[in-house]
Amino acid sequence: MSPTAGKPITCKAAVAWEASKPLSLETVEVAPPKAGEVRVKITWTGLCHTDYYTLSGNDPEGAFPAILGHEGAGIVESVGEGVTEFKEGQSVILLYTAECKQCKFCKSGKTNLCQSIRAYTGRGVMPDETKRFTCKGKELFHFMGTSTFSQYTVVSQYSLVAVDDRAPQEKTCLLGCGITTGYGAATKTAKVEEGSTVAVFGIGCVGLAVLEGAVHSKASRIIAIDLNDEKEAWAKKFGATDFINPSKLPKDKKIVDHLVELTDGGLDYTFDCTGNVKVMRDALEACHKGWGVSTIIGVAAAGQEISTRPFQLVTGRKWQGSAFGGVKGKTDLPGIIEKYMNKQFKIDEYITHHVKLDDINKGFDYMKSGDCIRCVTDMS
Ligand SMILES: NC(=O)C1=CN([C@@H]2O[C@H](COP(=O)(O)OP(=O)(O)OC[C@H]3O[C@@H](n4cnc5c(N)ncnc54)[C@H](OP(=O)(O)O)[C@@H]3O)[C@@H](O)[C@H]2O)C=CC1
Ligand SMILES: N[C@@H](CCC(=O)N[C@@H](CSC=O)C(=O)NCC(=O)O)C(=O)O
Ligand SMILES: [Zn+2]
Ligand SMILES: [Zn+2]
Repeated sequence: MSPTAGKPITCKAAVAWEASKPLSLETVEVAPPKAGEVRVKITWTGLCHTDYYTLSGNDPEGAFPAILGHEGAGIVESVGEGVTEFKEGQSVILLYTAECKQCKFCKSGKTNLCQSIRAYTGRGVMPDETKRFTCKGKELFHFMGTSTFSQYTVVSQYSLVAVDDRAPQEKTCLLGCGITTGYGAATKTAKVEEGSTVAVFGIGCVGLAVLEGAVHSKASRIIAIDLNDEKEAWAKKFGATDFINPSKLPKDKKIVDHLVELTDGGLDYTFDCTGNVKVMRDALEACHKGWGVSTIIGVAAAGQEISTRPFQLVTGRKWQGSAFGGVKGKTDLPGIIEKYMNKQFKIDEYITHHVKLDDINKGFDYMKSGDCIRCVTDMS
């Protein structure tokens, strides 16, 4: 048994004391896991645009002070009463989309949106309504049920999956969000078919992973769209057949019209990976009449709304969304790791930057710069 089991652990964490302020490196106390919970030593965490979104204060669920972070991998340190699925020393990936396998949603076969603990994770508390983090005498909120910006975190047993311990956590942490989300959105949510045409708006980590999914699905034409010309090389490396920078089109040419012309009436599948509601509209309207399907992945700030003429839907285009790529973490992630280990799935290629936990704010700066796909943080 771990010498720390049952005791509080003092460790380092990046604390978000308030919105729009840099994270603060602090010593925090992490309480032992209660019944149904697991305490995890986080080894690596990715920085996702959604962490930045919540830190910026635009997330209606953002509660401060908190420990953010949701793209993490680590090792089980100890388990709470009644936990039989996990044991100390196991290599795990944290799941911001939980999987309990028992709730109505998990059993429906129609969605990955397990609701067993969603109400709690949205409010930044554990399922008994309390918190496990304390700093300077104050309790800190949890985030997305994961809080990976701490050297130790406590999560529900539904919010993690055990994976092959030979897989490098420096890489597999990214399966906790961005890569899985994009890949799953193409392969599981949209179910892109062989020979179909695809357009992806926003070529960050999520957009590149949609490209990877479209390539695996054998799409015939894959059009990448981004305002940053530097993304052309990235998109082509991930299998895009075409790249368009909408800001470089002639003044009288709209991106929707250009795409519809290029593809004989529009695309079979489009994806928004920007979080911009105007782009979401373009993505829908660039779909082929009668059957085109547009999938929203990007997260838009509180107060933002999407709009289009209902005629767009009446005439057969479909608008849908995807969370965590429709992927069920416990059921599906071990298989994705196996593909990665067999070199049939990219992860390493997305990593452009590394930082140590002490430099996590520098990681956020990298994330906001145009040349960062994913920055991974060494939590040691
Ligand atoms: N639904 C889900 O489960 C998940 C959703 N997300 C969300 O997905 C989105 C993408 O995440 P991520 O890949 O990490 O973010 P990134 O910021 O890395 O990627 C977004 C890309 O979109 C580009 N972009 C911005 N505006 C436009 C525009 N008007 N037209 C074309 N391209 C544009 C950006 O360009 P530039 O570099 O110039 O800014 C950037 O390359 C975010 O909103 C994130 O919150 C993330 C994970 C899971
Ligand atoms: N709290 C946010 C929620 C934004 C959102 O849609 N989150 C995505 C994951 S983004 C990961 O990087 C998601 O999975 N949503 C489904 C869910 O159950 O939250 C807001 O309210 O804007
Ligand atoms: Zn994310
Ligand atoms: Zn469930």
